[in-house]
This record gives sequence, structure tokens and C-alpha cells, in this order.
Amino acid sequence: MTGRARDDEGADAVDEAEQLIEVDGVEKVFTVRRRAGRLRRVREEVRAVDGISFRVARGEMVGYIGPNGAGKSTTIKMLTGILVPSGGRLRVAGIDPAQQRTRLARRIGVVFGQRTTLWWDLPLKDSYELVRRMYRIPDAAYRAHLERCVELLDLAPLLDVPVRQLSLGQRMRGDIAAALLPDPEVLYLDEPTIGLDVVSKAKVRGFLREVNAERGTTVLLTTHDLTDIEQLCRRVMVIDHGRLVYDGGLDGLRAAGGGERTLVVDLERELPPIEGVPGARTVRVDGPRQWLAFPASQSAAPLVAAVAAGYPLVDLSVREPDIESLIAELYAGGGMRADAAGAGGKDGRAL
Ligand SMILES: Nc1ncnc2c1ncn2[C@@H]1O[C@H](COP(=O)(O)OP(=O)(O)OP(=O)(O)O)[C@@H](O)[C@H]1O
Repeated sequence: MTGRARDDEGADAVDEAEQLIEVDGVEKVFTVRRRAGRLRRVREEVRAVDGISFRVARGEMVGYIGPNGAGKSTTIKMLTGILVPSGGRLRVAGIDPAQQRTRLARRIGVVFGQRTTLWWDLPLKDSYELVRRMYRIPDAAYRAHLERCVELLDLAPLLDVPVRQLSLGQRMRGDIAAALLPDPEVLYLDEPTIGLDVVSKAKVRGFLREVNAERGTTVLLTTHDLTDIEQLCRRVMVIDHGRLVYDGGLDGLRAAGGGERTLVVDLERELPPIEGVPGARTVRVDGPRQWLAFPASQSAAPLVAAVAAGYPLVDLSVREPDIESLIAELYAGGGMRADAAGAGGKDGRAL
């Protein structure tokens, strides 16, 4: 489902087929009042977003990550028109979000993992009916989209259940379907898998992949879960203290951060620390379980083969460094190393 009908009246002339999101030197400064002493209050500026620039092409799925308070939600709120930028230029599908928020609303979908946009007391299907009316979705398109969402997200048994009775994972699937019913060109997802169990996470990720492939929906995804990024996004942007510090592939980010992954192995019995596995060092032993750290940029396959060849292996798993530690490591070495970013391949870019 590409080739959507679009109303471009009044939109800036941009090549939408190419760049759906354009962000140029965008800033957001909040003025806050802070207590200074018993009676005095002083005004302070918080630069939540501090001059960021990027482009997202139609059909891309991009991860937007960073530590708490980095400026992710503020960016997304500016991209939806909820917040007005303090400076810079912003366009989504050629539209200035803050100037034409209502017009943009038809072309974007937003899902916040922590909140629901569904009607709490209504059964799921009634919420969808309201979405249909609000967005004036033609009958045939509505039925087709709903059918596909119900099928891919396993919603059939939930349609008659009031939203308040849904579990977090069920509600999240319901929310994602609601955001996609109007067939938006851009989908902003803020922590879509937070708090979900493994099965629900897999369902949500699988669905997003399908939607991206079938409809060409552009996705900007905020998450603290690196697996979301790994399974969905070929490109990741990292924001920290309001500035973009990385834009490129996940491998490049790992290489630039110099992070380590951990191979966790369960042996048949308690043994001395594993030795002689090239590129890995044993960092912890607890009974038959051992932890081996190795460079995040390196494949785990040769390590697994080496351990399996020399030790009685029962089970294993690979643990990723979390986003916070990756970013912390990125800064520990005095910032991003451009060579490391390049070494990760996938055009990683220090910014
Ligand atoms: N309405 C506001 N008024 C004042 N300061 C704000 C406001 N909204 C956000 N901030 C500040 O701006 C900075 C960026 O916040 P933002 O919510 O964008 O971060 P975030 O990356 O989304 O964090 P998290 O991962 O915790 O959701 C923080 O210092 C935050 O306290």
C-alpha cells in the first residue's frame, strides 16, 4: 500500500518521496522557576533540545534513543505539533507541525507506551469505531485495516472487552492498531514494548515489521530496549543532553561505544573459570554458570564454538549492553570516536 492519496495544499514544496521528516537546527528551551533560598525563586532555562538536525526518508524505521531526560519526548512532541520549537525548522510530510497540527494529525500516528489513547470504559471495537468517525476513514479502508490489525495483533478475542479490563500487553496492541487505522504515513512510538512479556514483545515487533513492509509506514521509535532497535531498525539516532551524538547503524554504535556483550554459559557442573577462548574473558562464575565478556562489535559464534569444543555446555545466552551503559561508555572515552563509528560499518556517524 504505497502511492497514498495526499492533500498537499499549502504544504512546503519538498520531495516527500525522499525525506518525510526534516529537522534543521531545532531547539526547545523551557523556562522553569527554581527555589533559591526560603522565599526567592529564580528563572532558569532548560535546553531540552539543543540544535538537532536529521532527515528521515519515507519507509525508514529509525530508533531514537538516549538516557532519561535526553530530549527524546520533547523531540517527538515537536514532531507532532504538541510543542512549538524555540528555534530551527521542522517539517513532517512537508507540514510545519506546530502551524498545522490538525492537518498533520491525519498523517501521523502516535503511541505512548505509558498512556492509552483508547476510551477506558468502551470495548475495544467501540474505540475503533470512534477513531473511524474522528478521522472520517472510508468504510472499505477501515474494514480492511481493522481486519489486518486484528489478524496480525491477535485482537479478535479482545474486541468486546472494555479497555480497562485489558492487560498491558493487550492494551498496547489495541493502541497500536488504533494509531494505524487511519493509515498514517508516519508512526511515532514511545516505548511500545515497555513492561510487556516476551510473547507480547515479539507480537508487537512482528506487527511493526509487517506494517512497515506492507504499507511503507515510516517509523520513529523511542525505546530503552536495544532488542527493539536490533529487530526493527537499521538506523539509530542517539540524543544526549539535547544533542544528537550518533546517527548510523547499531553495529557502529556498539563499536563507537566500545561496549561489551556477555556470553552466559551453563555448564554440566561447576568448573574453574573458562580459559583460552580468544577475544573473551571470564568475568564471573556462579556454580555451573559462567559469564564471559567480549567486544560488542565481535560475533558471538566463534566464542560459542570454542566453549562448546572445550567444555560440557548445557545452555547459553548472549546479553546485550543496555542503552545507558553504551552511551556512558561512549562518553567515558571523551566522546564518540569517528574511526570506531566508521569501523562499525553501516555509515555510523559521529556528530
Ligand atoms: N514541560 C517542561 N517544562 C520544563 N522542563 C521540561 C519540560 N518537559 C521536559 N523538560 C525537561 O527537558 C529535558 C528533556 O526531557 P524529555 O522528556 O524530552 O526527555 P526524554 O529523553 O524523553 O526522557 P525519558 O527517557 O525519561 O522519557 C529534561 O531535563 C526535562 O526535565
